[in-house]
Amino acid sequence: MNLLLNRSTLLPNSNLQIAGSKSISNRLLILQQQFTELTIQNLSDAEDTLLLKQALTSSSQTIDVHHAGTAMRFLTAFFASQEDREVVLTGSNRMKERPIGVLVLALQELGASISYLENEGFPPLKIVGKKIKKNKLSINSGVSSQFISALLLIAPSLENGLEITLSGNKTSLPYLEMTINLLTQMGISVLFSGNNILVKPFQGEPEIKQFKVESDWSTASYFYSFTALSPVGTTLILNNFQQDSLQGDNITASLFEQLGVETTFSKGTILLTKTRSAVIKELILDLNNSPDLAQTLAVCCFGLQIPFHFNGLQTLKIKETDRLEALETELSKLGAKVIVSADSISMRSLGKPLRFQNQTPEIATYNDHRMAMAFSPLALLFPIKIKEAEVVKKSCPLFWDYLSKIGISFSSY
Ligand SMILES: O=C(O)C1=C[C@@H](OP(=O)(O)O)[C@@H](O)[C@H](O)C1
Ligand SMILES: C=C(OP(=O)(O)O)C(=O)O
Repeated sequence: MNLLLNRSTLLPNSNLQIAGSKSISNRLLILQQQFTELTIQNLSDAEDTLLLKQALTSSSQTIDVHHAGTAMRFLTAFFASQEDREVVLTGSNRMKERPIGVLVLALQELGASISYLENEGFPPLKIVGKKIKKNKLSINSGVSSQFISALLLIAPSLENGLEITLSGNKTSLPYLEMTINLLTQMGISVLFSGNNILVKPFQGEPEIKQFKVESDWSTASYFYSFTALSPVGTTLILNNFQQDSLQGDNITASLFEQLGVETTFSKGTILLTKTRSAVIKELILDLNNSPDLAQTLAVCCFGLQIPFHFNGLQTLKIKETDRLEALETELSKLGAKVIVSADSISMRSLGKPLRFQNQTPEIATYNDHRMAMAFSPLALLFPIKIKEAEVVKKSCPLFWDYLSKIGISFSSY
């Protein structure tokens, strides 16, 4: 499905309820395997979450998680620790290019039985579940925080708990903190200090039996971008967000202040208001803690004609696509001069968005939901075509419905 987004204006008083956080939901689904009495409200409707849920209830010998990276990583640790279970864990062609060796090595250090079926260090994996007794490992924390979260989520079920030593830089740290926070809320003892994490084994009932998942901040970021690209005075309300969030991507609220959007938190809703034109001359950010916001911010800065330099983005190369390369290619189509390195992206020389009034650029999405969602706010400036727009289902299947609700008109072509 390719979509042509017409040049549109946000409807006044738009109000949306975005679904639950994908990251929190995925963690809770794994925890629910240990705490069967746990009920989850406002679970994410992301395809990735659905795939994880299906995998956890499937008795099939082959589990295919398609593009769902978090599911792949969490299930690797989960199945490795399930006695009497043998599975082949596989995914899409892209998944077979996303490294998992660091996690596999750590699990092997604990005595797990995992082997590679195609390329060393990459899915698909053959996993023969075992009772894990060893409890010490060290792991490189610079490749993906998902590896560490995967280990932490099984740690309370291991008879001797787990002692993890992190080596190297820490990437995507708020996701690790989210995992630890959820474990702690369940009543599990976790000590995180410096480079060491200690999780005690846990049996019995969780301290929380009902969990309501807050809505997804990474998805909210696209609506911040819509607001930032609208005239001063535009407002948009998003429901089920708190100031105090488990999601590191709640930094969206303060980052967008620099782009002219103020956030008012009130009783579980956020009011986004475009209060002024962005005043900054250049946006310079280290996004190591919130890599999923890079595309939103890059495209929004392009729309606002603000040069930017974002670093700390080495993980973007191994996500759904090489996101640095994809941004470079697609922003260049719009006339921007973009420079990428192994861990950064900058735009110094600007294309002129308005020159597209007489032509319609077509954005390729590379099987990456965030490419489709990040470029869509440009429809406030000029018509834009989004190829394979169904990719949004990976994290936000209702994204296009949300856009209709806020006044963006589009048709398929
Ligand atoms: O744990 C999680 O839920 C996630 C961690 C991050 O990945 P990395 O740690 O690989 O950067 C993030 O990009 C991803 O969308 C979700
Ligand atoms: C990177 C992402 O997801 P995953 O790694 O779980 O595929 C994402 O949602 O942006």
